[in-house]
Amino acid sequence: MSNFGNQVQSKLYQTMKNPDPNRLPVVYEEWEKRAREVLEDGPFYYVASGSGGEKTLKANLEAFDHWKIVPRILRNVENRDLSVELLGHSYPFPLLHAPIGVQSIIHPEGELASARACAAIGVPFITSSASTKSMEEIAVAMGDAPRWFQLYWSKDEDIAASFLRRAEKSGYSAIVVTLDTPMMAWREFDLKNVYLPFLTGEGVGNYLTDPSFCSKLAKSPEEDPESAIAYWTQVFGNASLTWNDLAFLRKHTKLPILLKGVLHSDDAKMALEYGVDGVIVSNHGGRQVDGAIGAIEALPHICDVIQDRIPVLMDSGIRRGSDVIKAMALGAKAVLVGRPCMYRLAVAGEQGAKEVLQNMIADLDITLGLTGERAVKELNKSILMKSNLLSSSLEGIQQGV
Ligand SMILES: Cc1cc2nc3c(=O)[nH]c(=O)nc-3n(C[C@H](O)[C@H](O)[C@H](O)COP(=O)(O)O)c2cc1C
Ligand SMILES: O=C(O)C(=O)c1ccccc1
Repeated sequence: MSNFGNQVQSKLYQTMKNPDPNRLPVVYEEWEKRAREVLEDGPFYYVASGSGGEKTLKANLEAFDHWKIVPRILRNVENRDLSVELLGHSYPFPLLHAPIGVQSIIHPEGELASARACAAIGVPFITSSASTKSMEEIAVAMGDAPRWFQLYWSKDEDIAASFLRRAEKSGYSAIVVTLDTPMMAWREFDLKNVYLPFLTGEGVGNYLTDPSFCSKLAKSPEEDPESAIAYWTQVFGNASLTWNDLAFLRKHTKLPILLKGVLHSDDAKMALEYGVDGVIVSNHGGRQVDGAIGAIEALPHICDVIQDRIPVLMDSGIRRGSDVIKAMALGAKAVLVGRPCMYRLAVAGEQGAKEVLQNMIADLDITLGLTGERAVKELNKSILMKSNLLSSSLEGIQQGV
C-alpha cells in the first residue's frame, strides 16, 4: 500500500521552483516529437510506423477511447496497492517492458539502458531474441532484477533449444513465445526508407553469440559477418509451426511459457487445451496484420474464454495510466509497455527510460485512486462503460473542427 503517484507528482511540481533547462518532457506526445528530432528517418519510422496503411496502429489507440471509466466516490483511496501476482511471483506494479529488438538503432546502449532502468524501478524487462546485446549481457546489467525472455522460434531447432537453455541459465523466469511474426509484415515506411537494421548487424546479438548458430557457419561471424547475417535471414523465423510443436518448447524448458500475439478466441481455447501458462493479447503494436482488431477490443473476448485459468496480459496501445486501468478492468493481469519506452530511450537513454516507467506508474496510481479503487488486482468491468463517443472526435469539437 502506498501513494507512489502523489510522491512523484509533488517532486515534479517542486522542480518548478528551480526550472531546469534540460528538464525532460512529461507529455507523451512531446517525447514522440523529441524522438523524431533526434532519430534519422530509418530508425524513427522503424519504431513508430505500423504495417500497411497503419489501420491497426491507429485502431489500437482508438479502441481504448471506446471504453470510458465511470469513477466512484467516497471509498477511502488514501493508500493504494499496485502489486500483482503472476506465475508464482509477486511484482510491485502491473507493468512489464515489452520485448523490443534492435534497440541499438535508438540509443548506443540499447537494451542495456532499458534493462537497467527496469531494474531500478522494479519492472520486469522482457529481453527480445532480436536484441543487439546478448541475453547474458542484459542479465548481468540487471543483477537479481526480474526478467523474462522472448523467443523468436528459429527454423533451426538447435538454435531455438539453445536460446531456451541460455535464458534459463542466465536467470530469466518466463518464456514469451511471439507467434504473430513468422515473417516480417509489409512495412511501407521501412521499404520506402530502404531500412532493415539486421542487414547492418543490429539486433543479431543473441545469434552471433550462440554456439549452435555459430557451429553452422563456415567461418566465425568476426571473420565473415556477411555470411553470418545471410544465415540469420534464413533461420530467423519459422512459418511452418503448428500447435503440436509446442511440445518441443516444453521438452526444452521448465520455465513457464506464454504465447504472445493471441487475438482470436479460438486460439485462446487452443492455448488452454495445449496447457500453456499464459497468453499475451497483442497485435504487435500494429506492426504485423494491418487491419487486425485493436488489442483492447480483443481482450474481453479472450478473457471470456480463459476464465482466469491462466494469466492474460496485453499490449498494443498502452500510453498512459488510464489505459492500464481499462486493460486491467477488462481482465488483463498486467500490461506491456512498448513504444513509449523507445521514444524516451532515444531522447534520454537510461534516465529517459526510467522516467517513462516512473511517470506511467505515478499516473496509474493517481488515476486508480481517482477512479475510487484501491488495488489494481481488484479492478473489474463495473468501472467501465462502452461509449461510441471517441475522444478524438471530442478533440475535434473542442478545437472547433
Ligand atoms: C521497434 C519495435 C521492435 C519490436 N520488437 C519486438 C520483438 O523483438 N519481439 C516481440 O515479441 N515484439 C516486438 N515488438 C512488439 C512489442 O513487443 C509490442 O507488442 C508493441 O510494441 C506494442 O505496441 P505499442 O508499443 O504501440 O504499445 C516490437 C515493437 C517495436 C515498436
Ligand atoms: O520489428 C518488430 O516488430 C519485430 O518484432 C522484430 C522482428 C525481428 C527482429 C527485430 C524486431
